[in-house]
Order: sequence, then C-alpha cells, then structure tokens
Amino acid sequence: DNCVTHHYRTLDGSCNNLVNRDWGAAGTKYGRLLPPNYSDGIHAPPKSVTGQELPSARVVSTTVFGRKDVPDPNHTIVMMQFGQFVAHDMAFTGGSLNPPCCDDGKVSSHESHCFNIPIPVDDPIHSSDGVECMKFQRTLTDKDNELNENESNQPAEQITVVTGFLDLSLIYGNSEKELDSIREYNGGRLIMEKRNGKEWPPHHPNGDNVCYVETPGETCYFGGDPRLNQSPDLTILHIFYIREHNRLADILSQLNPNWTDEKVFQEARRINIAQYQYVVYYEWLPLFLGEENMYKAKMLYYKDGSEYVNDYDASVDPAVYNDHSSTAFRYYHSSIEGHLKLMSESRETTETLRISNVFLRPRILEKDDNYDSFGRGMATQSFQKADKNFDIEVKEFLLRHLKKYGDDIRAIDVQRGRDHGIATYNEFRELCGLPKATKWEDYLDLISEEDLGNLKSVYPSYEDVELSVGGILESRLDKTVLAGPTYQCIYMKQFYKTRVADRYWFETGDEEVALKPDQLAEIRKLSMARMFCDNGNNISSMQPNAFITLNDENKVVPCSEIPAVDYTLWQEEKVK
Ligand code: HEM
Ligand SMILES: [Ca+2]
Repeated sequence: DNCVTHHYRTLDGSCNNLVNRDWGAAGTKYGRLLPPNYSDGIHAPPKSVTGQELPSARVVSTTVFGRKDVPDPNHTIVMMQFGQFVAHDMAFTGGSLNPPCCDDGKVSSHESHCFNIPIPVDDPIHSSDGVECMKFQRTLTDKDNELNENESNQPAEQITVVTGFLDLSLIYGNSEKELDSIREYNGGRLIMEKRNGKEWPPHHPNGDNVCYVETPGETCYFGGDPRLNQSPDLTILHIFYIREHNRLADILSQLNPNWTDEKVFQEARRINIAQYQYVVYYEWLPLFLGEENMYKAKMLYYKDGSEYVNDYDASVDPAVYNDHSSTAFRYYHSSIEGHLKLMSESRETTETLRISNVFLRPRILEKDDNYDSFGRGMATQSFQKADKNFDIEVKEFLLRHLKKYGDDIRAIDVQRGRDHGIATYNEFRELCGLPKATKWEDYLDLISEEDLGNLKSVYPSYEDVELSVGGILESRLDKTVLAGPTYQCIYMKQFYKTRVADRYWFETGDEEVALKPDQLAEIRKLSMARMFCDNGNNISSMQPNAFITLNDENKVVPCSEIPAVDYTLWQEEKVK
C-alpha cells in the first residue's frame, strides 16, 4: 500500500517515511552501525579470536566492574530516570523482564547461557553458600524465525517491538489495538481510575502475574509499555505523561467545545509529544552530550522563539541502532541509584528505600504521600556517577524477590551484546576515528593501566574486548560529556538521526504537520520541572531544572515561578 500523508502520526510509526512505510515502525529490525560479529557468521555469539570461548559475562562483570557508591553531585535521579523512559520509547527487544533460572545451572548451547554466579562475600542478605544459576534467554531474532522455514546465510537481526521515534509510544502504545485498550473515548482522554481523589493508571488485567504482589488483586498498572511497573520512579514518569495527556485534553475540550473526542485526543497527543521532544533535546540530552557539541552537530537550533527548523531528511532510516540500544546506551545502568529517598515539600528525607524492595510494586505509590515524596526525592537526590561502578542493588540484587538471589544487570548487558553480535570495542574505535589498537597497550590512550590489567586477565586477546566493556572504561576527554569518545560518537550518530528521520519532528515547518509559529514558541517554554508541578498530586515547588541538583542558580521555587505553556493558542478561531 502507498502511504497517505496524515496530520497526525500513526500509532505504529508506519508511513512516517512516505516512501519506505516501515522505516522506524514497531516490529521492524534494528539498524546497525557495524556488521554483526557472530562466531558462525549467522547467529551464534562471538568467540575469542584465539578460537576459545569468551569468559562468562558474569566473570567479566565481577572482574572488570565495581560496586562502589560514587554519587554525581551535579545531576539528579530524574536525569537517569528520564533516560530509561527515553530508552523505552526507542527500543524494546521484547522477551521477558525476569528470565527464569535454569534447572541444572550448566552452560549450554546457543539457545541460552547459564552461569554459576558466586554470591559476593559482603552480601548483606545471603549466607555464604550461595552459587546461583542465571539464565540469559536469547532474544528472538529474525534469523530464528527464518531458520524454521529455509536455510539462508544472512546474519541474524533482532526485532524491536516499539517505534524508534520519540513519539511517547510507551504512553500511547505501539498499535491502534494497544491504544484502543487504554483510550477512554470520551473527551479525548486516556483511561484512568480514581482513588482517593486522584487519577491512577488502570489495573493490569493480569496484574498478579506481572507485578510482585503480596495480596491478590493488588494495584499493578496497565499502560502503553509493559515495563511501566518496573520501579517507582519510572512509574511516576509514566503517570506524569498520562496525566499530562488528560490535562491537555481537558484544556483543549474547554477551549474548543465543538471538537470531537478524536480531534481532542489527537491534538493532546501531538502537544504532549512536542513538549516531550523539546525536553529530551533541549533540556536533557545536552547534559549528556554537551550543549555546544549538539549545536555544532546540528542537533539543536533554537531554545526559544517561533523559528521552524526544516531538517527532515527522508533518505535517513530512523531504525534505532542495535549497537546503541543493546550496548552503548545501557552504560547509564551505571548511574542507577540503589537507595531512593522520599522527601517532603521542604526536601527533608522522610524515608529511604532499597530499590530491590520496590521493583514491580507500584502500589507503594498510592500509599500516603509517596507519589509526591518519591517525585521530590528523585528531583533532589544525586544519581550515581556514570563510571565502571554499578550499584549493588542492580549488580547483585536485580529482581531478587523473583528468584533465590538476584540478577546482575552488568552481566546481562555484556551477554546481550553477545547475543546481538555487537561488533568489538576496537572496531568501534576505528569507526569513531580513534586509533585502532594493534596490541593491548594501544588502549592505554583512553583506558587506565589498572583497567587494562583487568581486561588482560579475562580476555585472551586485545581484539576480544567487547564494546559493552571497553566503552565504559574510557576516560572522558571532553568534560561537557558524560561518556568517553567511543560511546559519545555512537550517541551523537543515534540522536542526530532520531531527529532528522522524523517527519513529524516538533520543530518542522512542513505545512501538513507543523505547529503554528506562536504555538511552537509556547512549546519551547516547557520544562521537566513543569511536568512535576502539573502532574504531581501536591508538589507545589520545584527547581527550574529538574535534571540538575539544587544550587544557587537552581533553587527550589514555588511552581508559580516555573514557566508554563499558554494553551489558549490552540483555541480555534470562531468561524462565522
Ligand atoms: C532503575 C533503573 C533501571 C533498571 C532497573 C533497568 C533495567 C533494565 C533491564 C532489566 C533491561 C533488560 C536487560 C536485558 O534482558 O537485555 C534493560 C534494558 C535496557 N535499558 Fe535499562 N534499566 C534502568 C535504567 C536505564 C537507563 C537510565 C538507561 C539509559 C539511559 C537504560 C537503557 C536501557 C536500554 C537501552 C535497554 C535495552 C532495551 C531493549 O532493547 O529491550 N536503562 N534495563
Ligand atoms: Ca517510540
């Protein structure tokens, strides 16, 4: 079928590109920066260049990476949490959130990878007898499906189940059908349930199996992305954007009483996505990539004002890079804070919770003032420095209530890079214009002697070092950037394409889809702080930049002082 231009985005992302209808759509292959590195050329995980097996991912994790608590004094947990939100908008390889443990603990075939995991000696909750078996389920590839039908020599490519665009697919779902189950079909709103005078996402129909419930029927939310219950702070961001949609729908309905439910819904969705894209690019990403770097690379243009930017490039395939989402972007698992502070309006800590105690337990948000208290805490407390240390709460205790011990996010990420055949660290150095190493010592330009020693102790050859490992160990040459040069290069390529390959990008002047210039100028007033003010229960004060910790230029002020969008510009001129 040919694509027909439409004023609003499709739900599954199809026909964003009018010639290649599937580009960026849900259910399509990831893109790749470098060809896959499978040991059989088709879909088996890589081996050492010496022919040996690579060391177990868990051994890499325990040998090369640490668990030290190193807060980053400049950035809040919102900076990390919004990152996960953006990651979930761009990528989901499907599969299970909590892979079951293997029966025998033996390392097995390509189909799964099981490891005996030594439990750390300083483990505060388990006795020393612990060796746990951890199973990594391979994510289903194109090749797996194909192999059942015929023999082919094409290397495997993984499929993403979400749209690659920054289109809040995690709020609205990735198909008309998914949206249908969460739309109220009244006043343009998304379904919410009212409890204690507040609106909460609807109950998950299969909540007792999806969430970690203590009593059957306990609150477990249903939304546009199944990962929304994972941790309280992630759930809060989901609720912010659902409430924002309904807030916008109510405002638009009041301004335009003649609009149909459909019209209100689509316009609210369009504004919500525009505000979100603005926050992602102008407020959040610059803190990772460096604002100047982004302006130079033509990823940013106007922080305010009504100027359009017409940089849509129909020749760019928006498919999210596998190299980015399966490996490079997961670096920020290192910035996860394992102990979440709950805070009062005066930003005093009222309680501190271990994140491993609240995974998949969203009901905690509806208790007392928790929804606001978690929110204020997330906007005040520092995140962990992005470095080689991963918080013990996710490096040893991830989803621990579902199994005997817990998972190690670092080991999972290393393993996932292998399953997806991501090219090696050295190959990415070359792609990114860094000198390609011809011996171990060549890595010393960016990696410390100590870290190099650890790498040597696990990998048979310097050529075996994985992107998921080497990239994290690089020192930051550019102090405005929160990563070393190789990951930075991958992020820049990814986020450049994420904007120019989106025909519906909020700054476009394209007649068919553009906001009016004065509306665009209003969108450019929004901030993450405003989202807290408008969508908390009773959050009445915020610092202007929610991603940055409190300081003299970023003090907590009453919400009335945080700039807000004037939506009266969406009132249709009265015809007659
Ligand atoms: C509380 C915080 C977080 C937790 C508990 C968490 C946990 C997880 C888990 C369990 C997976 C699936 C791993 C697998 O089986 O392959 C995953 C995937 C991923 N995470 Fe996180 N994560 C968090 C925050 C973040 C942040 C801050 C980022 C980036 C800024 C991020 C980026 C990603 C990406 C890109 C994926 C791959 C998605 C896919 O392709 O399916 N995560 N995370
Ligand atoms: Ca998306």
